Amino acid sequence: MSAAPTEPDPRGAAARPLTICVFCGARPGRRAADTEAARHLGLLIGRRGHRLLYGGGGSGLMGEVAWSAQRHGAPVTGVIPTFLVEKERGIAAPPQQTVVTSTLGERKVAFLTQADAFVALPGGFGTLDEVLEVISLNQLKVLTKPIVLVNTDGFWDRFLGMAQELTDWGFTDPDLGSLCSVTGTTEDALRCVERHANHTAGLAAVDAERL
Ligand SMILES: C/C(=C\CNc1ncnc2c1ncn2[C@@H]1O[C@H](COP(=O)(O)O)[C@@H](O)[C@H]1O)CO
Repeated sequence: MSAAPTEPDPRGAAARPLTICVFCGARPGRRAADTEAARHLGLLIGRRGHRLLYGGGGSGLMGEVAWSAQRHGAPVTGVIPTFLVEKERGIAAPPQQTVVTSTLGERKVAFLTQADAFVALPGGFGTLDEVLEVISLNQLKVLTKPIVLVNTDGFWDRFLGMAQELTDWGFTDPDLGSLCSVTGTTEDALRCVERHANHTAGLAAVDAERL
């Protein structure tokens, strides 16, 4: 993830609007801090002039991020497979550009190709799957895009412990930090992706033929 630096924006913001793909629970979870983080992430995406790319639904933390981003002025693009449209019926999602895909695989390809960066909040297996997809593709260099885990209430600590175990067992290199970043707050997560975008202008990439 190292690249020639470009002139940083004096406000610390990205020099251009970014498409930020957010992964998080389709359920709300039990902790108020997660809902807060989801709303605040949406607010920052909107206020800082970025676009939200996400799973297209109105449920859970996903819905919180999307409603908040939309209310704070972000263009919102939801990518949702046909079979989940049925599940989401009756759960209001914010006004958005909706892309309906035939399969989950097609949805992932849309996320991977359209996003400039990924931010993950707490979630379930779907969230873990999406996070691992990005990390493992970054490892293979099929993808060179930043992913930031927002460690609300230490949610990702056990995941990071598992990553350390993989290294200890000799199955991964010890530098998870080059594949993924971890922050304590949504502000730091946004700063992290914006800094990365400024320093790697035009270099974030995906080898779409290898997905
Ligand atoms: C929970 C309900 C419907 C599920 N609807 C979904 N709509 C859109 N996208 C979804 C849905 N469920 C999962 N996803 C994707 O996976 C991630 C969240 O999964 P998790 O297991 O909750 O972590 C999310 O980022 C989506 O991309 C209403 O009954």
